[in-house]
This record gives sequence, C-alpha cells and structure tokens, in this order.
Amino acid sequence: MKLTIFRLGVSFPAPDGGQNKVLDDIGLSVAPGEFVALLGASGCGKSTLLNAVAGFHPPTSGEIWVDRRRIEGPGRDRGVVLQTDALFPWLNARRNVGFGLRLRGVGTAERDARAEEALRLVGLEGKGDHAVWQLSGGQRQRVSLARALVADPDILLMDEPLGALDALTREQMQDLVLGVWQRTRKTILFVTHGLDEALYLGTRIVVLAGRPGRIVLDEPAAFGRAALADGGGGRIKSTPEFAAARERLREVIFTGAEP
Ligand SMILES: Nc1ncnc2c1ncn2[C@@H]1O[C@H](COP(=O)(O)OP(=O)(O)OP(=O)(O)O)[C@@H](O)[C@H]1O
Repeated sequence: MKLTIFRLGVSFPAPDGGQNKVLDDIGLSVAPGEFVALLGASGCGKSTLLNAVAGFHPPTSGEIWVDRRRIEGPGRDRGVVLQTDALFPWLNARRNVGFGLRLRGVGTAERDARAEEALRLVGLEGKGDHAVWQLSGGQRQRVSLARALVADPDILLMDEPLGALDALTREQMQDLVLGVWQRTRKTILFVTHGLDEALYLGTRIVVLAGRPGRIVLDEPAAFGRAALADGGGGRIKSTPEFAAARERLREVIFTGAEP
C-alpha cells in the first residue's frame, strides 16, 4: 500500500500558551515495499512524524493517506514497534504476539497458529511458551516485531526498535529486520539515530532537520539490498563506498543542509 503524507504540520501547546511547531510542511510519498530510514538530530520530530502516521496524534495541518484512506487514528493496516518492548510480563511469548488478535475476537486455535507463524518469521520458532523474563533483550524485540507482524499490516512503523540493544545484538537484529523485510515485502518506516543502521537497512534515506523539522534529504540507498545479496553479516559496512556515504550523511545531519 502506498503511504502519502501531504504538507504535514504538527504543533503542540507550548508552556507559554502558544504553539510549539514541531513539524512543518512534510511531504513524503512512500511506495509499497520501500524501506525508509528516517534520521535526524535529537528533537527534530522523527517520533512525532512516526506517531502521526501511526494515528496516535492528529496532524495540526496537512493529511496522511494509506492508499485511498485518510488516516484518522490507529489502524490494523499499520503495525508499530517501539524502542522498549512493552510486552505483558504475565503472558508468554505466543500470547503476547496474539494479544491484539484476542482483542478482535479471534479464537484461541487460530490465534496461537498465527502467533507461531509470526514467531517463526522472526526466528523464534519453538519459543512461544517462554515467559518474557526468560527472553534476552534482542529476543523480546523480536517478539515485539512478531506482535506487529501478526495482524499482517501493510506498513511497519519502527521507532528506534534496536536502540536499547547491545552493539553485537543490534548488528544481528539488523540482518533479521532485513530478512523479515525481504520475506514479507512490507513497507517500513524506520526511525534511527544510527547512520550505519540507516544506510545498511534503508532503500531510501530521509533526513529531518531544523525547528520545526523539515525534510532536508530524501534519496535512495542500495546497501541493504546489496547486503542481502551478499548474505548479510554487515560486511558491506567496511567498504569505502559505505564509509563515503556515511560521512556525507553525517554532514547533512549536522549542518541540516546537503554538502
Ligand atoms: N505530546 C507532546 N507534547 C508536547 N511536545 C511534544 C510532544 N511530543 C513531542 N513533543 C516535542 O516535539 C519535539 C520533537 O520530539 P520528537 O520526539 O518527535 O523528536 P525526535 O526527533 O524523535 O527526538 P529523539 O531523536 O530524541 O527521539 C520535542 O521538542 C518534543 O519535546
């Protein structure tokens, strides 16, 4: 499904009674199957943009559409994964994944089958009975990803999903995310602070900068697909091309303008 953001502006009430404009005139059209890595300095409005697409808060101006439907709140067509896993500690992995289905009245057998399938997609087959406390941080984020995938959304919205993981697990999870994207062909909007992560995963890099935040860079990237073809493992990050792309991206983020 196509995601279209038209002239999006988001403001929040400021303490002085005025308005704090966080995003201004954001336009973005994302084709089905694209993997958009969204970067920008802290506070430039990345999460605000993601939350607006998730339908968690309404735009102050502009519109967001998924195909021909205008977004007016959260919906099953968009799955969300956040930095902290927010799993229910009293439910096992399978029941956590199936929780949303349960709310929709899906019966136990179908729910468990679909949850197992989603767990398999993230490499956790056989771990459905595990309690949340028995899982590592990386495994818990995989359960969160499975929970977002189980409803078969068209779009995955991921806000720093690997941000709380140690460096090694984070690198492994990047390959896992790439694999899930390759197998499911979901459209992904992925917020990250990591330049390497953005370049390694995205088919497209979007940089927000300024206050209010605006898009200052929007361009294709090909390292992720090359990494998939090469079997992953992060090797491509050691190439001179990757280093050059990284330096350029760093400059855009720090200066807020293309070099
Ligand atoms: N619900 C809210 N009410 C008031 N202000 C908000 C709200 N949500 C975000 N903001 C403000 O909007 C600005 C952008 O926040 P946002 O979290 O979108 O930035 P970010 O780029 O994701 O930052 P970070 O990289 O640090 O997570 C901040 O100044 C923040 O204080």
